[in-house]
Amino acid sequence: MLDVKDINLYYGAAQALRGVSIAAEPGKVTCVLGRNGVGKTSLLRALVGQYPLASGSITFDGADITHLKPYERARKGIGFVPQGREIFPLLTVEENLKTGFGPLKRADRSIPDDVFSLFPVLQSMLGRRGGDLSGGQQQQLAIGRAMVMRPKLLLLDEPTEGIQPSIIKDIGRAISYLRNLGNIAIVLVEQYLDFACELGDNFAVMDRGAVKYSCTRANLDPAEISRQMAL
Ligand SMILES: Nc1ncnc2c1ncn2[C@@H]1O[C@H](COP(=O)(O)OP(=O)(O)OP(=O)(O)O)[C@@H](O)[C@H]1O
Repeated sequence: MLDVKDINLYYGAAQALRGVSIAAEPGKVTCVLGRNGVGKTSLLRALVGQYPLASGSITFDGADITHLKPYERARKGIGFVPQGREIFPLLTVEENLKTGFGPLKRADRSIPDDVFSLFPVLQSMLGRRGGDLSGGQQQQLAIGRAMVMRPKLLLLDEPTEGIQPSIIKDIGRAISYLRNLGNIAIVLVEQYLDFACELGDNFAVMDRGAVKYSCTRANLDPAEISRQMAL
């Protein structure tokens, strides 16, 4: 469903992605791991179309989307929960959720009930401004907003970063729930290894812009992943 082949991305003269290939399938979580600055965020931003590739290809749902604009990819069902959440601080929680309507047809513009069953706090704070929420609540809002557009592919950039343990549990439950629906492919960028190991079906460790180690859940060895991340 998502097939990324040999992509290269540059910021000016600096190469951020070097021949990266990864795949994602519905009902599965693909984890991308690695230290700060190895290119994980660049990979997700390349997938949503925020940066053009120098070479390589991205196929999604049977179509070549390598040269599509970000809004065209969103319409095809690519949802993104960015690092730092990027919620709108002056809009209410409800208005933030409704920004997820953008790629949807008018008839489909409703907030799905499971957003509130997974994150009840959002229901109780619908009228509050996004900027008044705690970091953990903002993260839940960012995931809820991505769910509103009914993604077929959900990209999450370090959703546990700076979040308290009880909310990390809620976020883990939400990701499991979305995986178990069976029709959403999930790419999870993480540095929190235990969290990734609990949720992941496939794993890729990046270093200096390249995937240098990968494995599946069947041959997962967390100690080896940890060693690869530390090298
Ligand atoms: N807009 C940009 N312009 C120039 N260089 C950039 C830009 N964004 C990222 N970089 C550089 O590209 C490299 C990869 O950064 P990237 O943010 O993709 O890594 P990361 O693995 O996501 O790290 P982090 O965990 O800190 O988010 C880094 O050296 C970074 O400094």
